[in-house]
Amino acid sequence: MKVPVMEIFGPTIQGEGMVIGQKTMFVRTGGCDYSCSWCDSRFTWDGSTRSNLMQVADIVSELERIGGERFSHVTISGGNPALHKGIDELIEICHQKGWKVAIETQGSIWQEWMKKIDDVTVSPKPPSSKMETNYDKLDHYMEQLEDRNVSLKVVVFNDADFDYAELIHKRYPFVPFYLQIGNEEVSSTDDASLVSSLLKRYEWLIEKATQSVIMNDAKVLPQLHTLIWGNKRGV
Ligand SMILES: C[S@@+](CC[C@H](N)C(=O)[O-])C[C@H]1O[C@@H](n2cnc3c(N)ncnc32)[C@H](O)[C@@H]1O
Ligand SMILES: Nc1nc2[nH]cc(C(=O)O)c2c(=O)[nH]1
Ligand code: SF4
Ligand SMILES: [Mg+2]
Repeated sequence: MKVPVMEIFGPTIQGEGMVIGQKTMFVRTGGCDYSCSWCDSRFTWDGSTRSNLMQVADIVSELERIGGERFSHVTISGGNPALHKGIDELIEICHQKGWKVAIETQGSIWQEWMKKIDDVTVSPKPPSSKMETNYDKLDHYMEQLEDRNVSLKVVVFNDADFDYAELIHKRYPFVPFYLQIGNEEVSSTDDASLVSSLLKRYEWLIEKATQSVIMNDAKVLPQLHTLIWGNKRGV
């Protein structure tokens, strides 16, 4: 089957969430059913960049061509990778090769192949994104992925987002929960000023989490790759 691909890159480190620091390759698919106001990957859905409709076998060849034998973990992100049926075959081949597979999705579209993923990150969107959470769909996700290696990650830009994050964590109390700082300057090329404002926001979010009883078992993270490479694409 074919999958629309925006970019394949790595090895790099996973900069976010449940396996932060993990050495991994990335496959970024095209298209999204959301359009978050602050999306740092707009080029996957805003029409500015064309995707490459690739056979799964060719995606795997490309991973091996650029990664050689220097990886054993593949992260599928987007856009929303859950739009694409062909991911099922990609997971199968990755597993045959002995690679683990992670996914980043917002939890709006269910696919049965989601159950085969080794690390699932579901990232529902807070009010600042201007997107509306469909709780029926999110409940279905969490029910289906019960007993699997799943986590929730909410990006926080302001107090209303933090309240939303508390609501999500309370709704699914047994799912490992991650708070992530929001990057407000996704087109900045001034790395020094970007990093300094991101670190200030990180301190702010840590302070919010330490004051919240609901967040007693939450993990508070920055986007590590942004601290290292700024807004550079393909890292
Ligand atoms: C680009 S999205 C792709 C996967 C999927 N569409 C999703 O949103 O989960 C990957 C991750 O980046 C996060 N993200 C996007 N823009 C961001 C920003 N400006 N600051 C911080 N995190 C951001 C998303 O919330 C998501 O967790
Ligand atoms: N290093 C690195 N880590 C990431 N974690 C999530 C990413 C994404 O865009 O989905 C991402 C990314 O683009 N790069
Ligand atoms: S759901 Fe993810 S890829 Fe889609 S617009 Fe939001 S952050 Fe961007
Ligand atoms: Mg990203």
